[in-house]
Amino acid sequence: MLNMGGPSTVPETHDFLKSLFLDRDLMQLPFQSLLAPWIARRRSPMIEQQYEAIGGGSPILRWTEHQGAGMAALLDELHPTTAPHKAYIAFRYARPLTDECATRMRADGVKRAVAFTQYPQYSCSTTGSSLNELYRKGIDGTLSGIEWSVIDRWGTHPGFIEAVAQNVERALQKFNPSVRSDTVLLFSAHSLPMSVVNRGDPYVSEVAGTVQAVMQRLGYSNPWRLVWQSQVGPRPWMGPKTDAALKGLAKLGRKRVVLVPIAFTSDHIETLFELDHEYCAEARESLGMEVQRAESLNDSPVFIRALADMAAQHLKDYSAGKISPTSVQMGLRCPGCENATCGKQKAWFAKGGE
Ligand SMILES: C=CC1=C(C)c2cc3[nH]c(cc4nc(cc5[nH]c(cc1n2)c(C)c5CCC(=O)O)C(CCC(=O)O)=C4C)c(C)c3C=C
Ligand SMILES: [Fe+2]
Ligand SMILES: [Fe+2]
Repeated sequence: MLNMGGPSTVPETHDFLKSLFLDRDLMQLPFQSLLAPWIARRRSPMIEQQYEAIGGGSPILRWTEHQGAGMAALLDELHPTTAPHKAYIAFRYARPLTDECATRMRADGVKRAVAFTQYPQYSCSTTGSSLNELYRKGIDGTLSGIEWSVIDRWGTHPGFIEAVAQNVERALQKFNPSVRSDTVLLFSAHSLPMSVVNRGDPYVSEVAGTVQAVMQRLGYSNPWRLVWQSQVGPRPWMGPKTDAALKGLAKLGRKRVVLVPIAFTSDHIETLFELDHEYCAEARESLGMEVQRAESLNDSPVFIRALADMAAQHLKDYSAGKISPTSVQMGLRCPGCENATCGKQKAWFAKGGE
């Protein structure tokens, strides 16, 4: 299970930020090996406060362990020919990192594995970065001797869409029935620098695909928009910004909103701090809005079942020789991609990791 991870405790925040700013698949900085530790040191106090405010750390490890254990148990029933199944976690910037994951897989003598991204929509900055790291560990011998295949994106999987739609419906239930259908659904995703969008990164259009699928499942019951949050630094990012959209809607007299996190499968500072502590609080207190946030997927049994269904279908099709180790779409690099590792990584996984 590939994801970025987060600091489980506040003191781990600095190392998390340092790994993130050092990741050249995520961002390219001048003199990165010097600048990244400097930015991490400067940024740590503010981000530490945010993790403090959400209960002393990121819950992503706890939720991913829960989701993984649930998925593996279901998978033994759904696809017994490849049982027993076990979920391993490889985070990109926090423990357990890929090295630790490799140690556990080696100790268990794993010979066959599925690199299952936990980002629903593909971005070179997220899933791409995790796959590049796995590729590096594959070729340097840390993770050798394993036959790999990849589940690289699943932003319109019906089970995932159903799980999100149910959480939206639960949030809508909190509004008075007389105003419910006028309530605006504001789908909010982590933004992407325009330089990444413009090199052809598929994330923005895949997030839009998820939103369309959720709206279709809801029968287009409410007006909606897709907005973008968590921009960092001075360069242009994909918009409109979530907080600006809330202010704009308030000005237009649309004061009832459900905020729906759509690009991450568990809670993190961006839902618990940015959406709840900052935007919802300001919208309620300063803008006079009635705002609810749809729950993150966290322990949703519908979502855990969806993960198991995706993995079972993948293993079934792979065993039957119907699919290759990687999807057709994963084979295409961004038209503007200048990262040579992306090309090598795709070729390596396309041959099952050899
Ligand atoms: C799936 C969504 C995400 C995309 C796409 C993404 C791209 C991206 N992010 C940065 C810079 C930062 N992101 C940071 C934190 C962070 N990012 C995501 C998700 C995506 N990022 C999440 C869920 C989190 C928070 C983790 C948590 O536990 O809460 C940070 C660190 C926080 C901060 O300093 O503000 C940075 C920096 C870039 C540059 C980028 C695309 C190129
Ligand atoms: Fe990010
Ligand atoms: Fe790329």
